[in-house]
Amino acid sequence: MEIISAESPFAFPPCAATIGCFDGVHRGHRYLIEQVHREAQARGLQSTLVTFPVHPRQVMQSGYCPQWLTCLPQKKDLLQQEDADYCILLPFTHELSLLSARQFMELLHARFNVQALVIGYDHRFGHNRSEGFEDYCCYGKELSMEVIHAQALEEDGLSISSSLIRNLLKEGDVARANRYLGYRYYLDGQVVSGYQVGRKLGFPTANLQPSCPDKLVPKEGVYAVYAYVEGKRYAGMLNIGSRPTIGNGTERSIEVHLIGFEGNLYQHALRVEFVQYIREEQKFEGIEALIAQLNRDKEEIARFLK
Ligand SMILES: Cc1cc2nc3c(=O)[nH]c(=O)nc-3n(C[C@H](O)[C@H](O)[C@H](O)COP(=O)(O)O)c2cc1C
Ligand SMILES: Nc1ncnc2c1ncn2[C@@H]1O[C@H](COP(=O)(O)OP(=O)(O)O)[C@@H](O)[C@H]1O
Repeated sequence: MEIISAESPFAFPPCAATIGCFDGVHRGHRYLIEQVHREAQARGLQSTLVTFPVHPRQVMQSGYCPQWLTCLPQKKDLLQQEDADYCILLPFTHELSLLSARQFMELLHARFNVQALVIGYDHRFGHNRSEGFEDYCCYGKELSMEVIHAQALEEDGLSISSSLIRNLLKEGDVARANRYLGYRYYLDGQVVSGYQVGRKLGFPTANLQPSCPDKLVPKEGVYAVYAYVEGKRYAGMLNIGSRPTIGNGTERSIEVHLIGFEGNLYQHALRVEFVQYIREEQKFEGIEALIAQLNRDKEEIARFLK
């Protein structure tokens, strides 16, 4: 797949396209992308995804505090693995937000050579998102653009969606979120120094500073994770919380003990992939009780990790 900025002078070949934010690039998105690719091939067209580098809500609502499943570099990485020919990055501007659905379809037709538009099962676009699929079909006829309704991917009686996955992560249910994502939810970042208490507990922890501040951090608590350092994978025990037993304030930290690792990780790039929620963070009577619990956690966590 080729990722192209909408401002590029590239002459787009005739295509079948879909529009979306694709936050998380979950299995529902991938199912939609497959449909676009199939419809494109059936018509001798290229397949194209039109997405916004900055989420429309961030442009429309000032002060909006996002909690994304993917930031742009991660979204690009995930989209790149899909079977589509082009991904167009279209900056969502105030002017764009004022276009009616018809005007937006005209723009897709004129600028990106969209001959067939595949509409996600619940997708709405255009000023105030006030129109629906029937309206898009009417405008399509006027513009000689075929409009195709895509099927939703359902599981457990629910349509897989970014907001469903966000809610699961906020509840700590990373295992179910992973099932809907089709990969393990992850955080990327750098290892920064902490209070240097971990090593005294026998569990040194790498404190992760996420590289994408707008990315959703799952519910506070203890998790079984995989941690990646310089391409090598380690089983990890991770805590998100304020470490009440040590009493170093209320600031939230994300810290992981890499089982079987010895050495220095400061300033290293680190990825953690969430596998299973284990328990809530607790305030223990003292350090000995915390260490005893960490040893029990290690045993339990090992059951979830190969
Ligand atoms: C798997 C895991 C579980 C933890 N659970 C708790 C907990 O329940 N309560 C708590 O106060 N601290 C908990 N901690 C945090 C330790 O107190 C923490 O590792 C210690 O404060 C070291 O911090 P430092 O890296 O800044 O030195 C946990 C840490 C890990 C790695
Ligand atoms: N198995 C390990 N897991 C995580 N970090 C480790 C491990 N072994 C050594 N380290 C190193 O020790 C540091 C953590 O020690 P710790 O006493 O918790 O200090 P800090 O409070 O600065 O995180 C990590 O940042 C890393 O450089």
